[in-house]
Amino acid sequence: MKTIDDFNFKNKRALIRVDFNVPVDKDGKVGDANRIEAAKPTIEKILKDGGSVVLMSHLGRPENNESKYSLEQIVGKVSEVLGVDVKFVNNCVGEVAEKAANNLKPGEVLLLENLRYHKEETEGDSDFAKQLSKLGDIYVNDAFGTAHRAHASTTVVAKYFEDKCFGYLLQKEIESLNKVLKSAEKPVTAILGGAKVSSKITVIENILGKVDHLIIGGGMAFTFIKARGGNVGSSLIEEDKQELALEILAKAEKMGVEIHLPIDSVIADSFSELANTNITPIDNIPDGWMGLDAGPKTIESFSNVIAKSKTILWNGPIGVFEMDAFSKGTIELGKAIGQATKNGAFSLVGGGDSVSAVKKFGLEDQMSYVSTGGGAMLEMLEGKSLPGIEAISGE
Ligand SMILES: Nc1ncnc2c1ncn2[C@@H]1O[C@H](COP(=O)(O)OP(=O)(O)OP(=O)(O)O)[C@@H](O)[C@H]1O
Ligand SMILES: O=C(O)[C@H](O)COP(=O)(O)O
Repeated sequence: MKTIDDFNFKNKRALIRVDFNVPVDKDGKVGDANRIEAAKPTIEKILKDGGSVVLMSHLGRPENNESKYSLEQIVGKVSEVLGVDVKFVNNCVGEVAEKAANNLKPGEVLLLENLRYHKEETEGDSDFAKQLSKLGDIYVNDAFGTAHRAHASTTVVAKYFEDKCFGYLLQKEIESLNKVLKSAEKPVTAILGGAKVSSKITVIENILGKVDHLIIGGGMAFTFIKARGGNVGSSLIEEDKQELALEILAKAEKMGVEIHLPIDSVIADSFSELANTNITPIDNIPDGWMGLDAGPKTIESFSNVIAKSKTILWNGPIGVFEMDAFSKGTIELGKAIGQATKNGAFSLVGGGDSVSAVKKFGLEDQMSYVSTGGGAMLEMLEGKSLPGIEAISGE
């Protein structure tokens, strides 16, 4: 299979699928540029060859083309990271996008508007993918974070290109995660938190065969607690996943996997830094209150499991770490992983917000490997082949 080094991009236009799904605050400021920095080597190689670059990405999960998901907000940050004045076009397909792409000179970079402003992207629509394919001569997929999605820009578009390859980031992630898969030392502990309950709960089921301990925290935990009959107030939960949660608990027990759920929670009476807070048992959250961080007993119990693990996989913050009042659980968990790593464990953390949290709290250097993928990393660790990888490698 051809790698990016087999291509010379001189006078060629590369259409690169990147994952610039980065945290952006309400003022449009990029909270963490890790995913942009991670794509830089690929973009630099193409520009150095004398080519031009069209970048396409999604941001968030827009439903009605909300402006808070516009990629225009990140043009300044992308320009700063690349050291190039990046151009922007307010659509990713059609005449305006084609014109902007055709006008690119060698050394120039164009960022397209959010792919998910067109529902055809997530539907994997062939006509839409064909329209995207008109924007470049060579297709490069460097979006590891989105490689588990069979979308138009990550998968379908590849069939319209003779010349296609992975970027450096995607290649590095595949190699590193394959190494972990082959040589994971036991006990293996996976920590799953965050907020994407419906898209990651099935991952939990599939990862059971690979781990000895599974810590379920953050917003992910409440569906399990409620399914077991607990009161979770207005915490994040997925009503229709409660049965699956019970099945997962039963399956784990059968397989001898120890599941660790939170014991207590820092609760708040609104989703706000200024909310009134309290600490309650995880299954006794009053109506109108929500669990937004791990409580002290939970932190202690999770830290004890981490201390005895030899391989630690982490995706999903265990509290709303963006607000100081609810960041303690994620900080302490990160510190416990850092300590275990110092003591010889291998630690792997991945995900847009997870990596942003680790960086925010200065814990990045304490992890053995930091992946740009959250869901993608988990699916790869499950042993699944990812559609974005298959579309290029044919495997
Ligand atoms: N108890 C909770 N209630 C609500 N939200 C929570 C809770 N705990 C954590 N979160 C939120 O989860 C979000 C991150 O979840 P997510 O699953 O997107 O992780 P990620 O690392 O970005 O992975 P991916 O890259 O797959 O998106 C954070 O914004 C955090 O505030
Ligand atoms: O952050 C991620 O996990 C990727 O960018 C994919 O986003 P998605 O879960 O909205 O498809």
